[in-house]
Amino acid sequence: AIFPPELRFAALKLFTQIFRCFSSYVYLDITEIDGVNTNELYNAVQLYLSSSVSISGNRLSLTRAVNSSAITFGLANNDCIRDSFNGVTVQWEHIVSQRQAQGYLWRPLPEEKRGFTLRIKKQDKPLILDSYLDFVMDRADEIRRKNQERRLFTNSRGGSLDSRGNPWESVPFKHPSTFDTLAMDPLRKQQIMEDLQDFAKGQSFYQQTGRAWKRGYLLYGPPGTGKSSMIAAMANFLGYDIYDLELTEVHNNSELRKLLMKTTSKSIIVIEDIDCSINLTDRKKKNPSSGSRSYFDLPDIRSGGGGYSSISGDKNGAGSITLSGLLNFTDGLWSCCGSERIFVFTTNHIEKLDPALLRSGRMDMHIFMSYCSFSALKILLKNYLNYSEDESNRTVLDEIKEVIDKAKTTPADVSELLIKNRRCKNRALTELLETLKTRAEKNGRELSKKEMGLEEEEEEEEEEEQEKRTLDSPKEASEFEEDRSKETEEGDEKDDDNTSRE
Ligand SMILES: Nc1ncnc2c1ncn2[C@@H]1O[C@H](COP(=O)(O)OP(=O)(O)OP(=O)(O)O)[C@@H](O)[C@H]1O
Ligand SMILES: [Mg+2]
Repeated sequence: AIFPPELRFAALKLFTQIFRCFSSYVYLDITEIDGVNTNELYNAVQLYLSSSVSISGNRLSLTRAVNSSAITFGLANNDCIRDSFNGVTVQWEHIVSQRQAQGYLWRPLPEEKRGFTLRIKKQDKPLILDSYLDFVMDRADEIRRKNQERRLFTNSRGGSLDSRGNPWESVPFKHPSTFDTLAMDPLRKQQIMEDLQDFAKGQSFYQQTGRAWKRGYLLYGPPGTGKSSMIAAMANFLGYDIYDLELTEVHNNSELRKLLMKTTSKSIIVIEDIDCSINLTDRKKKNPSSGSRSYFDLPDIRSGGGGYSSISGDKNGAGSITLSGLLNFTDGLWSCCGSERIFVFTTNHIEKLDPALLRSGRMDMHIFMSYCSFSALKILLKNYLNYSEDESNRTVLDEIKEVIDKAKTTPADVSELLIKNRRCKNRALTELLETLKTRAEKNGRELSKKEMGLEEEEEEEEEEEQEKRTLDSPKEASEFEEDRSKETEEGDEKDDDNTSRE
């Protein structure tokens, strides 16, 4: 006999209900669409099952989302899978059925009705309801972040909004830097990683202490010591998005606040070269002949009044970001609209920063990125040359160890040299030693000159530049050119910047 599908469906339903009444199990249904709302739990369960359960079902469906970097497994229709949690075994079943004819709805529902049924023993019900489902949600969140490509946001459009009113535009974030590739003191690195981990896990701690769930890092040190690489490593380590805030594109404090409000949680908000950014914005208002160039010399910036409004009636409205606006951004009430955020500022000149920015509690951790040390060099050698310590050229290595601190060479310079010679380990090492020796000697000479009060700096500098051009690879040389042209564009202000960098 042929039953109409509705009848068959109803009979099946009745049957399962009777069956369930007599069993010692409890069944929890999680349907995909509940009323008209999408059920978040359904998606979470799907994701969760996709990764963590030992794949024991005999039929699985595979998916790979657009932009995702991983394939995920899923339960095929009407299939079961087992999972265990704290010693309790549960069973998930994915149920797909045709939806019965629907009346008019303002939003049409999909034809298939999908849902998960969780079968648990009656005595396990409290455990499951209390913690297992939360656990599933958390895991799903984690997986979602891992699979999804992370993004790098920037506000480079000078304050204009896109079609959806978002001031940030984004590209996929693909920087390969990780804490493994980062050359720095291993102990310090460990500290930073632990700090980040504690932060990411610290929701309840922050709640309990009444602090906003955010953390600030200040990275400082000479150019080419890995500050930007560190930020990328942080993002890769935690799986956070990055918001690269271009302060020079922000016109005033309220715009800054709007930008902040449009950032999501689990993100790193970066302001690079903080000493320069504010500087540039305020440039137009300054008397070019005045020797002082630091932004906090402007009286209006430090006025406690909150520093609202454009200070000067600048025609294009530029130049009205103030220090207090920035501090409100990181610290004020607005900074906690959203949670789990990390602020990172970088600078080449920590001594130029306003003490207000440095006081404790504002930037939780000051990280000095220094010149390449011996322990950092070992990391670079391992990564670039696949070098292991027990190889033959101990003596060269020992000599390098002697001079490396005096040579004051950045990891960027060292890695350029290693790349150039990566076909031949021995040549790389000897050349590295030569370079380090010359630099160490030069630094030594300069030091003694300074001590004797001799000042022949100009000549010295020219020599240095010459040397740099010949030493460095073509790529760096061209970057250097670029720098020069930028400087001329930006006027005389950056000039002494440059000399102090040398
Ligand atoms: N500590 C490091 N470990 C590994 N690589 C490094 C390190 N420092 C620099 N490098 C290499 O040098 C390049 C430049 O480094 P990076 O951009 O991170 O320097 P920075 O400190 O941000 O410089 P700036 O102050 O000019 O912005 C990177 O591409 C990286 O390959
Ligand atoms: Mg940088």
